[in-house]
Amino acid sequence: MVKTYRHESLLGFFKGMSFPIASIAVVNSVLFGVYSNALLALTATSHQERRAQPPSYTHVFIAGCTGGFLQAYCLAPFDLIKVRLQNQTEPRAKPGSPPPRYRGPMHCAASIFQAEGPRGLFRGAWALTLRDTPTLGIYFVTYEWLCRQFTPDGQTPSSGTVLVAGGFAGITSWVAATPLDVIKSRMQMAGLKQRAYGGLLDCMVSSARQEGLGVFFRGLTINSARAFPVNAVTFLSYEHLLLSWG
Ligand SMILES: CN(C)C(=N)NCCC[C@H](N)C(=O)O
Repeated sequence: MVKTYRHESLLGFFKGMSFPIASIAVVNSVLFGVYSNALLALTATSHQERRAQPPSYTHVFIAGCTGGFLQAYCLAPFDLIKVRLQNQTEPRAKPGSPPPRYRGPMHCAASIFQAEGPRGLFRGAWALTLRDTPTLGIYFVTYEWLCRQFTPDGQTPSSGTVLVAGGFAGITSWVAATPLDVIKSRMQMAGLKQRAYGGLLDCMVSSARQEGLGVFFRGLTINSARAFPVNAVTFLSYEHLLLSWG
């Protein structure tokens, strides 16, 4: 934090923010929409009926994995641009200093498209899919399990329970996702700041060889600290929207 502040001022902390904000509504709609509909198809019960007849954890896991798989493809281009912009750590422009490689998210998207075509925008998408498919299954199972522990049978969980269960679901899923998150980000930067890799496995093996197994847990603390409030609010909004519109 101190280094980022010294090097890039407060603005450094907000780098690459516009694209995640623009994309979060779309990505979360796909995730929660696919999850709800997959659960509906698997259990043939509506959200309200599910309080009296809770779905099995296997069904929750399969529905979560399906949502995770599909959201990964919507997220891939936005996530690539975010990672590229966040890794551009040149200090604030001084007169005479070379211009940054990317001038903003649209310029970043256009440069990748020009250099590599549409496929370039999906660089790292395979690692992102591997990260999100199982971890979103874990996410929804943790949420359901915690809600059921603290809610009497047949009742709707309180807002407090939803906040705590959502927060811990976020932390649990990020703990499981961090190793592949590290690899995904390296694949997205491959050939720029990172060396080019022969593939996902090569990236994993050479990262572990050069930096030790600890490399797979880089960013775990900050990911978890972020995950609690973000996912507490996400689940509270989801439950409230389903109650008022469902
Ligand atoms: C890759 N993982 C662990 C997840 N996508 N987990 C679910 C949380 C999603 C939420 N938008 C967030 O960014 O925390």
